[in-house]
Amino acid sequence: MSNPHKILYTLTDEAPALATRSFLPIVQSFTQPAGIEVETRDISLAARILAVVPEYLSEEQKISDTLAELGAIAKTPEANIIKLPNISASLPQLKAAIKELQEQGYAIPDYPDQANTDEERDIQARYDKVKGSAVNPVLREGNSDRRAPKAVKEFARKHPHSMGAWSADSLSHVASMDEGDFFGSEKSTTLPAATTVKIVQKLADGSEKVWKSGLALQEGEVIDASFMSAKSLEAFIDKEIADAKAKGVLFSVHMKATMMKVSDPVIFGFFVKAFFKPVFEKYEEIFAQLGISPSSGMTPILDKIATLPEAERKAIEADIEACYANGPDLAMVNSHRGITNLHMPNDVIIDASMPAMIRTSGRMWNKQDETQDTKACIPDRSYARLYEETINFCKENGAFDPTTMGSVSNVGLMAQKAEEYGSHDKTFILDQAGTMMVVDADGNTLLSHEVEAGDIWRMCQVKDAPVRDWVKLAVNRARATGNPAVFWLDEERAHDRELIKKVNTYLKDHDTTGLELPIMSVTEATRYSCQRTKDGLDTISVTGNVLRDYLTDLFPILEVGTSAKMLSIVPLMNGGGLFETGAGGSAPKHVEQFVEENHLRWDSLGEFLALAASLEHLAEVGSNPKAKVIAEALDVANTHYLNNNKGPSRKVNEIDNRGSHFYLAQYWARALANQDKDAELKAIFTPVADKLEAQEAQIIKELTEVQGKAVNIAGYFHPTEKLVSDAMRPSASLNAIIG
Ligand SMILES: NC(=O)C1=CN([C@@H]2O[C@H](COP(=O)(O)OP(=O)(O)OC[C@H]3O[C@@H](n4cnc5c(N)ncnc54)[C@H](OP(=O)(O)O)[C@@H]3O)[C@@H](O)[C@H]2O)C=CC1
Ligand SMILES: O=C(O)CCC(=O)C(=O)O
Ligand SMILES: [Mg+2]
Repeated sequence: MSNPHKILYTLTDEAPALATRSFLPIVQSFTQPAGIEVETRDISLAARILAVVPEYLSEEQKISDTLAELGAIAKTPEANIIKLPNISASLPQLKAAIKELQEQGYAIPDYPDQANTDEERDIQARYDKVKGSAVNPVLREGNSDRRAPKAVKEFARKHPHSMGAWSADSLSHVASMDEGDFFGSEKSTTLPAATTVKIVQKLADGSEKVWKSGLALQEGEVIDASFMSAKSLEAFIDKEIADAKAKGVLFSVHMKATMMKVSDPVIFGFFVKAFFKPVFEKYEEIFAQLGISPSSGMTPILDKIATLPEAERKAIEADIEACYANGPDLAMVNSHRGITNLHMPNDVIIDASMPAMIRTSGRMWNKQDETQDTKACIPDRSYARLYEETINFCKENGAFDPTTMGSVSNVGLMAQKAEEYGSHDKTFILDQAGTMMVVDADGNTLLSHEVEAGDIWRMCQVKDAPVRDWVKLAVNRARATGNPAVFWLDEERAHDRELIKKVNTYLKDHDTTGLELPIMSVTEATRYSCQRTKDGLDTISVTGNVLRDYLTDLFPILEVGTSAKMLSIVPLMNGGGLFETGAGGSAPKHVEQFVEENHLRWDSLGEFLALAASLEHLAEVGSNPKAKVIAEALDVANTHYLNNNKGPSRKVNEIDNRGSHFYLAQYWARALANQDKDAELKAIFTPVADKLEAQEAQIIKELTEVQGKAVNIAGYFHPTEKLVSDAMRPSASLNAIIG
């Protein structure tokens, strides 16, 4: 791709993908007069699955690996990519998507639970590449700048979302381990020169097991290794289960099993196994025969049990019921359907689940469909303290007030698979005790740990160039806003100590006079940011990759009700731009509602903001003045959209996502008609604006009268294009104007 007037627009999954079918035709028609090409790239879970098993497909079914192509483009200066949220599939989701494709006539293989042959191992490895967070790390060739735009903040002040009250006697709390976690075992070093390392384990018999070799590292790269002790984790979970029962609070666990696709499903599995311990002990043999693993949660376990003869099935189910009766009450994901916190690892994703809990007075839902104080287990101390301290702050100060609170924006170290989020290929579930070592090309041991069977060991990396770029971005944001930019780095953590050295060095490359750039631990930084936010002041958080993820849901959800309204820019390190749409996910609940009642409550504001930023970037890089005018008009339209409160309603028979796109188009056209910088655009868009205004009542009628009944799109992961497109564009009047 060398056309600087091209935008690559990703097609993803679930609610955002539905919304795209309605919004993209508007985008294409509004940008075309500026010579901008908007091309789509399908990176949906279904497309990514099909791309890895081409030999099972007919010629017509074959598709290319668009994600790899986009990843390569992200490294070029011309890159201008709009990235919508996509499914980061847990194993049960991956299997469900494979099943759906098979039912649609794609003769692809099942995911092999137990890979015994070379062929099965090959298929498993290919599918595993699609599993978990497989898209974002490929495209994120830059660090991230996420913030709530001023208009969004003002909207929230005028139309505050609900906030549950907090009281000092709330029993809700975060529980994490005292020892034996990643935090406790972390070791880190900065490489003085480039080298190639291997990861080996010295075993009791003196032999060496090679876990990975040939890993090339750069000069200045920070590497760290740590492990989670299986014994310590088990002891921790048992203690917390008993404590939740004694205190009468709901028991919950919050992990990132999607993003941390190797470690976190296993940790989640420890919880499932501990809660249902008698069942796993009693039926060990049957479960082994059924290929049951606790890591995918109770839903797939129950599905497998359902295949047993009735008497056997009933006996197991009764024992499961006994575990529920004897244990503490579990936090529910869906109390109507009996779905608990332990059913699916992708149902409780920490970055979204903890803010939702904090916003709901620190409570989660119990089986009576009421909210109740909750114990939130977050085993590793590294990041649990963010939530612990926020909860402490709310207990002391009451809930935040969206009408007066300030804002916490984020500059996140993310480029080139930074830190934990790039560790999957270096995370190992150890089958034997021994000494895990990272050994360089000269045979020097850089990092080592004594481990036991069952422990989870991992190595993380962060390269020097991304760290430099991150420090620069932080200084730029501090300068642009005048706000303090806090580096969330903890002297107590080995990795952070290495980063602190780098930060202190690279800050000297910049003029920092008059800027406030403190370095604080997670607890201190949380307290400092909460206090300033409460006082109505704005603060920049400058964080590593995990805290970037967590903070850009936490504060947006408290401040503006959702992270969907965030501006989320990734200035790519080679000069291109990646524009993410909001900071949150793909809202599976919204698809359920859409299919049941043809109402899509997804708010595309994040996409509108991303598009404006993308057009501005394009205007600058491609010296395209028309694009600049179109971008400025979109900014105006976005402000009108917020001021006039035209976001989708949550309720059927009211304006939904499609109606919100109509209003955006109307305001965008009017802004182009009103401007005087470009006469040609004015001439083109004046009649468009006139028609969109004149036909408003008719269009809204056409968009709402289809609602209230089920809609068939023939697939969840891979719906039929024509059906989705028709369902998302039901207004003939609007289509005629846009067309
Ligand atoms: N960038 C990416 O690609 C990301 C992808 N994901 C993926 O998304 C999926 C779901 O993740 P989950 O953690 O459950 O979080 P989601 O953000 O998808 O859902 C949480 C809730 O947030 C609200 N919400 C989110 N976005 C919008 C929006 N645009 N408009 C209105 N409401 C919105 C909805 O709540 P309500 O309707 O109650 O208001 C929604 O149910 C997973 O597969 C995950 O891997 C997650 C994060 C980022
Ligand atoms: O890639 C993912 O799975 C989630 C990404 C995410 O949550 C984020 O970037 O905030
Ligand atoms: Mg996130």
